[in-house]
Amino acid sequence: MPSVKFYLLGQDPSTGHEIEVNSGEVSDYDSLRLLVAGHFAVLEPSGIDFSVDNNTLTEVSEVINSQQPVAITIDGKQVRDVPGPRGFPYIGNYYEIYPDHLGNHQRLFDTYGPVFKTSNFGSVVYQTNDPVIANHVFNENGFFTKQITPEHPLFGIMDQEAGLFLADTDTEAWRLTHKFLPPAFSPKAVRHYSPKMQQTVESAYKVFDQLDEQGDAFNVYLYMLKLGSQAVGQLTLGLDFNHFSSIYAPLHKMVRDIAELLELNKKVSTMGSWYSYLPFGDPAKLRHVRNGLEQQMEAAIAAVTPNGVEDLELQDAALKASCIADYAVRAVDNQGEKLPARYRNHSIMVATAAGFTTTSSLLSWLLYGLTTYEGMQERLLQELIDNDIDDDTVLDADIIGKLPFLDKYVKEMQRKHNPSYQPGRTAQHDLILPGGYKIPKGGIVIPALHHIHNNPKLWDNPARFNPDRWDTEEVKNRHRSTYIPFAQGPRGCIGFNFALLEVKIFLPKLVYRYHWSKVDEEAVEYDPFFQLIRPTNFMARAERRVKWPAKSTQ
Ligand code: HEM
Repeated sequence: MPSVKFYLLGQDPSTGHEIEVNSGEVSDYDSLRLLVAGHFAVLEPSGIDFSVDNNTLTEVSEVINSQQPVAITIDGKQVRDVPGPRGFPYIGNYYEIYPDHLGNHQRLFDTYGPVFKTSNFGSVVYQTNDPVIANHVFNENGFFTKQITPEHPLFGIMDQEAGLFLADTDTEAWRLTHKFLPPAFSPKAVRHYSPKMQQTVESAYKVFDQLDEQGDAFNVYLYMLKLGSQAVGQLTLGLDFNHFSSIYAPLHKMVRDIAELLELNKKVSTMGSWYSYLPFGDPAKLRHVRNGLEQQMEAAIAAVTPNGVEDLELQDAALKASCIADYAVRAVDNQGEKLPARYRNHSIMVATAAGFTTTSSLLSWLLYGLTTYEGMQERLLQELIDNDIDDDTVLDADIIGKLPFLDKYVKEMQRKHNPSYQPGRTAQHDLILPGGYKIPKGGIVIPALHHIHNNPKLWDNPARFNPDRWDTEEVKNRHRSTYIPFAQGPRGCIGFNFALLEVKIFLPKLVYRYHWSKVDEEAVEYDPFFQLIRPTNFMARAERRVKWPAKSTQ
């Protein structure tokens, strides 16, 4: 069998591989690419070309008969290290990135192209705004996996017992939680929570009405944190956090602690992994807050009022449970097994945290959009009027499905202001990304969601907030990873059906009842030291509507 020496152009030919080329298996150029890709861990075989002395070899026979080592190029380029700013000794690129990490990462994409590398106090990560690379990174297919090493942005709050979110993929905890919890978040299961969602937003009217009567503006994020957590507390634990008993009702301790945990983790993780081991300061506080939360969660789950007593098969339990904790206590798989209690408590805590921090940020941005992007509030309201929706309408998934503008508005908001931005995955081998970038084994690659969603190569005039772009063929035929607000693949968001139903119930209710306006000229800023993108200083008024537009006449 003939064998050919291949090497990566840009690397020393002595680092190449002698590969046997079996003519039975290698019938054409593409199968040759596939064979070679396997040996060099090239993620996208279609990008491979072969050359000798700068002459491209276009036939398999030319490659097989080459007397000299054959060079491999990727997408027409030689293989190379990922570029990035040089940085300062010890602190690396910290001051080139923070506090405005979104703006500075954009600058680095503009300077270095679709993949760049940064180092913060010794923690190296690779960022990409390329959807083709993101797609590979999210696939748990042997090249990348979620593995929370010291360099991973979630290292400070890693929790292997949680299985979900804060844990590695290759664990028993992940396999079991991923078998048990997703059925409770299926579209059908989530629909049975829509009456509770509506009750939750209606329970907030009293407070917004009073603020209006007093003529008061308020910090929108603070109230959306109350609203979002009230909804998720009901979903996961059946708990009433009592956030709308009055204007001044405090945040429930669990909510405060979770918010603090995320803030501390962002602070700790931006300083590099060494910092997280310190026995004092923020790292010690982080451990303390986390232990307290575990205890609160155990008590809350023990106190759940079950909706019946019998054990149920997963799908059935998902439809009958009063909340996720009730579900997780009673659901049995087809071998009669349940989710072990140690994984159950931790995973429910994580789902609670993941659920409300994200939705409260998104709700805030959705309200921000009403006051900032011209015509949006009017178009949303008109769509409600035209569909005979008013204060008394009981909203459910069917009614919401008939509101295309609402859908486009939410999509456009998640494109431009998505709360999540840095899901990281870990390379399992030394590998070559499309474009010829070398990633070492253990390298953390972050598909930068904000920068993919705002990449001018993928989106026409991305800075423009334009819900109508979702009707264009260009957007409809986009690459599947061009829009990934919930990440994708086996470690993507399990709560997205719940999140979308919730915001699509809350927003119409809040728009029908109130007119929203921003009260000052101050530019709204995001909080750079939080795990999610949330507006910190958006002050608004919600004024009770006294008249509504007439139905459109078409
Ligand atoms: C606007 C709302 C939301 C956004 C933008 C969002 C986004 C995301 C993203 C990007 C991930 C991947 C994280 C990573 O790879 O590091 C994720 C995972 C996850 N999300 Fe969401 N999420 C939202 C709402 C929710 C809700 C409402 C819940 C549950 C109540 C939830 C539960 C989870 C869980 C448990 C995971 C981890 C899945 C796993 O590890 O396999 N999310 N979410």
